[in-house]
Amino acid sequence: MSETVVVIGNFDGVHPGHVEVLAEAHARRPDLPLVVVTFWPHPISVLRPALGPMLLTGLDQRIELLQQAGADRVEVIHFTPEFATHTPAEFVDEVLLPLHPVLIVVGENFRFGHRAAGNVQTLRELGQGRFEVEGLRLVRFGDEETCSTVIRQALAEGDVAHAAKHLGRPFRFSGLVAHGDHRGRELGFPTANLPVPQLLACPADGVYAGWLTRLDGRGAHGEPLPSGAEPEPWPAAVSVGTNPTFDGLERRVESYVLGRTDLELYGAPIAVDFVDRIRGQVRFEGIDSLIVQMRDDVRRCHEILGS
Ligand SMILES: Cc1cc2nc3c(=O)[nH]c(=O)nc-3n(C[C@H](O)[C@H](O)[C@H](O)COP(=O)(O)O)c2cc1C
Ligand SMILES: Nc1ncnc2c1ncn2[C@@H]1O[C@H](COP(=O)(O)OP(=O)(O)O)[C@@H](O)[C@H]1O
Repeated sequence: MSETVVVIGNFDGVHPGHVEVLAEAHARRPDLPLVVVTFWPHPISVLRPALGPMLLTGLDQRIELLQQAGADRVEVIHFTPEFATHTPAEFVDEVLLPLHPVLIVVGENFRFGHRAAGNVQTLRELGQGRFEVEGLRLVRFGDEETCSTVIRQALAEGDVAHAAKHLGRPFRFSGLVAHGDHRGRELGFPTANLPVPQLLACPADGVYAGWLTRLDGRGAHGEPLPSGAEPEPWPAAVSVGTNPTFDGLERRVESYVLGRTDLELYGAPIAVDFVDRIRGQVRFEGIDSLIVQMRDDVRRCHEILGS
């Protein structure tokens, strides 16, 4: 088997710090295939389920983003309580050496092995005579180090603009459009509804400006796009919450594409990119006041999105 350059991490969100690790590995050894070692499910959600983080990306999205960032191969380690008992030396012998790494690049805060006993120095020692190790300084945005936790916190506060700064792109929430209560159309604002899976991060309840993109290569009415055509993002007003005005129970991401009532999106895979927060959810006394507020939300979305 041929030699490789390897990077290791959870890479949740594939933020600029993660991208930097892949870029450095490729820059150091452009001649070698770049292999990403990543873990699924998230180790904390396996070891301490109560503390398990809300993930910024599902596994498919993580792999796709890693490939876009230059990965030639993504090795997904199925993380179990048994796997967690590997000592640092066992991890090196059983997981890393079979990949034939000549260089391993990680962030300087990298920890590995049973009870996170190993760090960059441990890896370097275990690699002596076998592979080189480089620990990179963490990427910063302003006075804050970029890490998945900071981005999760920003989303939990509804501060999607701050999350986007650390992510280097708007936070993206995707899924298949589901049926709702079929009320949107009557209100004059049909919304494409996405369910919120339990383990995926989602911005706090509220109303946001964003962009909706169809991911199935089809247009407004489900017609195939001409081959090679890029899907067009549509400007949208996005409501995250349970529809308190109607005593709803289920939390959803609902997007109204501005100025359109003709879209046919049921069952389609879509992505919602969150740009900025407009306000929190309100329990209105009646439908008329909700509609007045939604008209104003739409006006603000046009302003924010420049659409
Ligand atoms: C821009 C926008 C703002 C919204 N704001 C609120 C709100 O403040 N309170 C609320 O109860 N529902 C709000 N909603 C959600 C509507 O109640 C929901 O879209 C409507 O009931 C239609 O639901 P349906 O898609 O299940 O038919 C908002 C929806 C949009 C698109
Ligand atoms: N501007 C639009 N934005 C979002 N969805 C739209 C739009 N125009 C039409 N639709 C379609 O209408 C459906 C939403 O209608 P709505 O009455 O809100 O029903 P539901 O409660 O099932 O979401 C969407 O799933 C989509 O297929």
